Amino acid sequence: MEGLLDVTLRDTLTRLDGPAGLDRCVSEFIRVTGTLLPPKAFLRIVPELAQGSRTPAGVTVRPQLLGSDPACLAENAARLIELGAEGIDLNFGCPAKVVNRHGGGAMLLREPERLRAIVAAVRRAVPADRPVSAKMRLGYDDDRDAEACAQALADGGAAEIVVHARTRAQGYRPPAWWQRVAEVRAAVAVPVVANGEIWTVDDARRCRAEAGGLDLMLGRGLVADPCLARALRAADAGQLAPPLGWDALQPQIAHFWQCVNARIEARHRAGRLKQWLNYLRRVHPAAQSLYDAVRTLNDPAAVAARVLGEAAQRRSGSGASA
Ligand SMILES: Cc1cc2nc3c(=O)[nH]c(=O)nc-3n(C[C@H](O)[C@H](O)[C@H](O)COP(=O)(O)O)c2cc1C
Repeated sequence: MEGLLDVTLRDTLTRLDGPAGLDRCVSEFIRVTGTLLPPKAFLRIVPELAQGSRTPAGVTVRPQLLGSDPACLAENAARLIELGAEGIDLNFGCPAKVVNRHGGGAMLLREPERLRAIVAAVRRAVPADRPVSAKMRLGYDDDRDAEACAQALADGGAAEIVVHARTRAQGYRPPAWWQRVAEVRAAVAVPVVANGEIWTVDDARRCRAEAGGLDLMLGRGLVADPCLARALRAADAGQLAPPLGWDALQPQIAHFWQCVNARIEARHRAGRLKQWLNYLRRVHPAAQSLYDAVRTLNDPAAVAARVLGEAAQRRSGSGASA
């Protein structure tokens, strides 16, 4: 997720359960506009390419390309494969104005024929044993052509289609229209993964019932509740995963802060932590006080003192558990 779930948070979130928790991550989009990107541009966004395309905990990371020119996307996909990508994901869901103005992301849902051409070109450029997958929304202004878009992606050679169950016009506003995913699923022969508004085990249960399939992609829900995948796995096995309290999350937060310090420019570090805490406080009331404590801080050293202080306090058992 561009600007949110990057290498630092991928590393942190996948550390909880490794491949037993999450099957795969998709990178934030890599925008391609008319040039063949140098290896360092790919490695900056997906450093995992240099480590067998896996996070340190062993979860596969598939790079995602965004663009509108079939030949250029194909050329960049081929380079990603040379760099070690295990597959290629294509973004047809981004709602950002700057992206859509240049004909990329969700804008392409207005042109199913181009969707087909893009996937086909990328499919041809990538060895047969490396999957090409696609992510779409239900449409641009409305969801009339959702099935036609999915069919175009499947005809082009997509091995799997993730459907974010909203149109571009619906942005990120609840609800997500999971039952439309079932209709899209019925229109294609390839696996379809449901995505959108899965924040809890109960959401996942309802999504699966409405979307008519088991496979789910988690977005903001996993950022807010790093334990969500574990809880889903447990529920699938008929068990109840004990919720991970705020104290137990402290090593993850400390690890995230360490990754942020290693990879992110000093002036953006505090913002990255605040951004994650802003999600965590939806699920963990105790995250609110740490969020409040760092909200006005921008100096990484001052933030570090609060984060590490919180972890130490929790370790010594003097903080209230959430
Ligand atoms: C900040 C942000 C950045 C995102 N970046 C991407 C992206 O780079 N590629 C992508 O396919 N989807 C991206 N998305 C969409 C999410 O992957 C997901 O489809 C959407 O948030 C709905 O799922 P959720 O309700 O589980 O979050 C982004 C969403 C957000 C909120």
